[in-house]
Amino acid sequence: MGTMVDSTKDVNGSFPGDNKIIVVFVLGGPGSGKGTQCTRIVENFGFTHLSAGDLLRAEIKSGSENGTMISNMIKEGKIVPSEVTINLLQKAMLESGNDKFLIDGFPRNEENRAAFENVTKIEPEFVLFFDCPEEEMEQRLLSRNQGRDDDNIETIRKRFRVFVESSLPVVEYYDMKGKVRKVDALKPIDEVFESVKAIFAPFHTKVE
Ligand SMILES: Nc1ncnc2c1ncn2[C@@H]1O[C@H](COP(=O)(O)OP(=O)(O)O)[C@@H](O)[C@H]1O
Ligand SMILES: Nc1ccn([C@@H]2O[C@H](COP(=O)(O)OP(=O)(O)O)[C@@H](O)[C@H]2O)c(=O)n1
Ligand SMILES: [Mg+2]
Repeated sequence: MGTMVDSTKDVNGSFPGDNKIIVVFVLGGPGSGKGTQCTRIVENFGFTHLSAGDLLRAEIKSGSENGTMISNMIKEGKIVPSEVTINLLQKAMLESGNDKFLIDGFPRNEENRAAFENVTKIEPEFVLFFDCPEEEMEQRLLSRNQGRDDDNIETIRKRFRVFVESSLPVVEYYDMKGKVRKVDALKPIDEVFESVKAIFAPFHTKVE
């Protein structure tokens, strides 16, 4: 396991209260368009995009001692233990030097959510939720062509099941707190981004 970040400090290395870290959780089913929209948000609103899935895949490639375990879990559509994913997220947050983050594909279950809150003491500003029918997500994943081990029909079905059983309850938890901003993700990419832009308008800091 990698070294833990000093827990007396914020993830950005400063002591709590120094400056505020803004975190937006980006959630939605597999293939709902989280990564695609995050790229657009980064270009327009100055956030750093951290995809939990991308960080886990990079960890496998790096030859880490956890690589085989992570790889097996991704192939089965299962959720990797929070400790591993949170360590990767914290490291990436520190290294970015930024204070505004889109955390994409996390938290994916109750364990992810509670552990992140306990370890970082960060509450998300809001949760951006991409709402998309399963049939559409399935079509998108089958034509994604990124050479991913988990974009095959068998694993896709398992991921949909995990999404409904473990991830949607997290969205409901934040909905109860009035923190969910739901977007219709069935529309074309540009139209989805119009809805996203309206939600991020208060964060517009980049001068064109
Ligand atoms: N609104 C959309 N309409 C049609 N295809 C989309 C849309 N958004 C994303 N895609 C495509 O669907 C696939 C999955 O998108 P991605 O952003 O990787 O989703 P996620 O990160 O939620 O799994 C990609 O091939 C992407 O180009
Ligand atoms: N918080 C997370 C995020 C992803 N993952 C793993 O990584 C896989 C791919 O996640 P991803 O976010 O890249 O997938 P998409 O929703 O983008 O298709 C998941 O199916 C899980 O196996 C995880 O274990 N924990
Ligand atoms: Mg993604």
